[in-house]
Amino acid sequence: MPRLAANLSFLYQELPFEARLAAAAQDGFGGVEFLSPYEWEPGWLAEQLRAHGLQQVLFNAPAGGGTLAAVRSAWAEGWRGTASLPGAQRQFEYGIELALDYAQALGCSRIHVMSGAHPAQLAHGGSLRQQWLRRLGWAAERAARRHSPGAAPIVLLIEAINQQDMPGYWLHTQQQALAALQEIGHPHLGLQLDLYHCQMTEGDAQAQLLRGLGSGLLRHVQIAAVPGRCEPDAGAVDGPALLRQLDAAGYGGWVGLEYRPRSSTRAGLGWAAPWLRPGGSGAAGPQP
Ligand SMILES: O=C(O)C(=O)[C@@H](O)CO
Ligand SMILES: [Mg+2]
Repeated sequence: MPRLAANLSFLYQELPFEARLAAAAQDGFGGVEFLSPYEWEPGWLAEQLRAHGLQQVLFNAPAGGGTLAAVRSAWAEGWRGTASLPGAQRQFEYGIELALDYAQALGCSRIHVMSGAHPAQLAHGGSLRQQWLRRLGWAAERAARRHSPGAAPIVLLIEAINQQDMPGYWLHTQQQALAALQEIGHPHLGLQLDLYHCQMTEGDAQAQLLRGLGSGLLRHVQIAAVPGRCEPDAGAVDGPALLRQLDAAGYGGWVGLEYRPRSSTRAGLGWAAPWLRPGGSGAAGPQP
């Protein structure tokens, strides 16, 4: 049965950050994900997660930067990852090591590594692809070296993002993602399938989900409606049907709710009720 994670960069925006963790636990989520943990000290975050019985299931490697201060301002400055950006080797390496530090401190085994956005004229360069693959391979090796006995292996994930929402974003199709993962062939790399982006770019999220499951590379799923990126209870992305499909396929991993609620987060959770813990209060215990 898939497990639902609240994406705190999208859900509970009506609350300050600390209160989002409490609300997610109360609403029956066992896990949370969010874009950037780097605004907070890892020890403080780990304590908050523990206090609310929540598992950190995913966060992003820095969108840009090269120092902690630069990492913290990178998203607002327009950075969208560095993995394929020319001239960003230093920022990429710094970001991966920082993300691995946070993953170890938070007991989190999935990190989304964004590829970067390019001006249109660069978007199809073969040398960019080679650079992207080389950097992903290097990062996977760094993740492998951080393995500690008893902890789940840290896996670096790549996700196709639609270019309407993120113009020039390098990785925008499932085909690109799967081909890269198969070519590098590293156990510390995997697929993050965001059914919203997938439906926006390629259509037929259900078929793409089957393809992702069949690839053996699927490590995380995210979901939102098309159109609107709100609760997937109407429109082309049928949330309950897709969760049932994951269940039927034996997927026991996490599905991040990465959408903007139409009104309050809690009022919009009805569609997900069968997959949330009745009565809430957080996860039963850590799971990989
Ligand atoms: O936007 C998404 O979709 C994500 O998963 C983020 O990690 C990046 O914006
Ligand atoms: Mg996503």
